Amino acid sequence: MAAEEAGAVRRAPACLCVLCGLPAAGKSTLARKVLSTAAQHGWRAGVVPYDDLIPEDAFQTRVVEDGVKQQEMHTEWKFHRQAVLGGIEQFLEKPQVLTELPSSCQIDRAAWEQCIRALLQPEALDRSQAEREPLLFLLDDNFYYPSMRYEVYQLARKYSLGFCQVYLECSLESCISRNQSRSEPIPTEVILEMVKRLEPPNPQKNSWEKNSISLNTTDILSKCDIQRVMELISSALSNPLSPHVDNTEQTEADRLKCATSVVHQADQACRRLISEAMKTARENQVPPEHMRSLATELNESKAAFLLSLRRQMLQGASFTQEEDIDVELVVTRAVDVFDHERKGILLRIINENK
Ligand SMILES: Nc1ncnc2c1ncn2[C@@H]1O[C@H](COP(=O)(O)OP(=O)(O)OP(=O)(O)O)[C@@H](O)[C@H]1O
Repeated sequence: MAAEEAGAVRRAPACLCVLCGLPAAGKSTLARKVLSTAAQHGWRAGVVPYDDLIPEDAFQTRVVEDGVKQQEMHTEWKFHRQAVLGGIEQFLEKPQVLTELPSSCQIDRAAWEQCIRALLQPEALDRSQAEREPLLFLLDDNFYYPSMRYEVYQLARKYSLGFCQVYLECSLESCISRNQSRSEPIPTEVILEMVKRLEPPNPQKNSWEKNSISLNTTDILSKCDIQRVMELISSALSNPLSPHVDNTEQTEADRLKCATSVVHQADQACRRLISEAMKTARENQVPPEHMRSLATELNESKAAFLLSLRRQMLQGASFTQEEDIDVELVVTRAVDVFDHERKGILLRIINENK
């Protein structure tokens, strides 16, 4: 009571639980099972379904000649992810104005209201009792990069919430075949592309990912699987994060920030090189169908190069601050490798058309 008088109103314990895995790995299926078990515990629980909340075109990845469209979509997607977290933040701050998302935000309102309605427990007879029950958000998305998950972790830390992650490990063949039996399957290439990018939770490398478990979802989920998830969430609810940042975590965050910056700058440089290559090919009268395959090859080569650069940056770096390394020099050296490959592809296509 004294604490409440001092303004520090005690909140009910809350937890952000990230469900991460390939498309059709079974995240929504698991979320539904966890929801019904959470309801039996009397918890307020809701699924945050990114696929329903974010407009479909933000998910599309198309290979186009200069790659610019792809970049725009990637940025837009990031913006939407942040808007979803902004909605959760708003709910934590002021649950009573939950439906008033910022007017600039394109999050699907109906899907958002549905997700939040579950958390309000309108059917509860005793409102004040219901508000003291634990609050659980199940975040249902692919979360293939640690940086995507880290955004959620930061939100949990800011509000001293529990944080945990469930990685749904499912064989690629099962994901593809389950996806194909859905009424609206996504293109198989999207799944194959995601396999290349996926970096599952790695508590050895990222200490902030320590509250993570893997579930094998190639097989049917068992009661024991659900129990493991419930234990993970219970433990996260009882051990909320502290807003304080320790040194190890700061180092990891710096490394992630630096890797993101290097990869971003390398991406820009590669785009310029690809545009130049396309111009040279046009000047050499390469026919349109070969121009298209040139664009595809160059974009694929760029994607593989950036992926490997990102991995190298995250693994090898021994620096602690972005300023400790010469980002420009790292980018220039790295892009030389791509440039070499680009020239090879360009020359081959020009020679084939002579
Ligand atoms: N453990 C499982 N064993 C067998 N089939 C499963 C399992 N989990 C899910 N499925 C089936 O696979 C299909 C995809 O499941 P679900 O929608 O839960 O995947 P998802 O990971 O949420 O996909 P997305 O990321 O594309 O939304 C559904 O038809 C579902 O019934």
